[in-house]
Amino acid sequence: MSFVSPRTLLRLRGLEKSVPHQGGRLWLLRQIDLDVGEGEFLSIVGPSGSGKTTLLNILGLFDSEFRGEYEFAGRPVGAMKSAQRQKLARDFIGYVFQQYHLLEDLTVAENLEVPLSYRELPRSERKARVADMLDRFGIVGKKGLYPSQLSGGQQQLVAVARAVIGRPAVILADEPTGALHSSQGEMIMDLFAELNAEGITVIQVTHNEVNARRGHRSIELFDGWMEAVGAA
Ligand SMILES: Nc1ncnc2c1ncn2[C@@H]1O[C@H](COP(=O)(O)OP(=O)(O)OP(=O)(O)O)[C@@H](O)[C@H]1O
Repeated sequence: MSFVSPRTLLRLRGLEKSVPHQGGRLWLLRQIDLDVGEGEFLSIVGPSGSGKTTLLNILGLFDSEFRGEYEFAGRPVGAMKSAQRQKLARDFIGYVFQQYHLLEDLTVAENLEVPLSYRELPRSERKARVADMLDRFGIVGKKGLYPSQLSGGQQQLVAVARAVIGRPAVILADEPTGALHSSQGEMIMDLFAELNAEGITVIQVTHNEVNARRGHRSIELFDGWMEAVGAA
């Protein structure tokens, strides 16, 4: 399905990333030009070690050590101070990892509340949003359980709920179904499609061709170069 967005949410121009290596530089990303539209669902594919996670970490504002231009909603990221970047990430980005990354000593409900603790929301509003998420994701019965008491699929559901509870503009997901059985993976992909249909921009890294095709478009990385762009 092709996609035309009225507005660019993420814009990269000549983005490059290198790290010191054996007295020289090792290039992880080379001259990446990319526009991601508001409401788009983009898949990033490519072989192991091609730079997918490196790119996602830059897009997610975790990594600011790059050259070139990155604009997030029209704001140049390179010029920002670390606190500004963190605030932008907290306000606009939800991140989903392959290995869930839930806090093991917090219950499901407490994990969901973590992103809201950064907001100035009344306690009643926080509780209401957690209750909504538990309901929407069908995990009300799990709210008092700890992550270790859940299946992988259930943990990833909680991780996606945690990523969207702050109502982010964009979800970044790094191999979100990599650790799941196929039916659980499909459920997570259905959820991304549903959230995308509601207007959330989704960017996923995936090795799975079927999952990649759930996006509007795929970009492919090889040794840090963006070699192909195509409709999914
Ligand atoms: N800080 C670093 N120092 C040195 N090399 C690094 C660093 N970070 C990443 N790399 C290397 O950069 C390359 C790209 O890594 P990256 O994790 O982005 O790949 P990937 O495409 O996500 O791979 P995979 O599909 O296996 O997760 C790899 O060869 C990795 O070893």
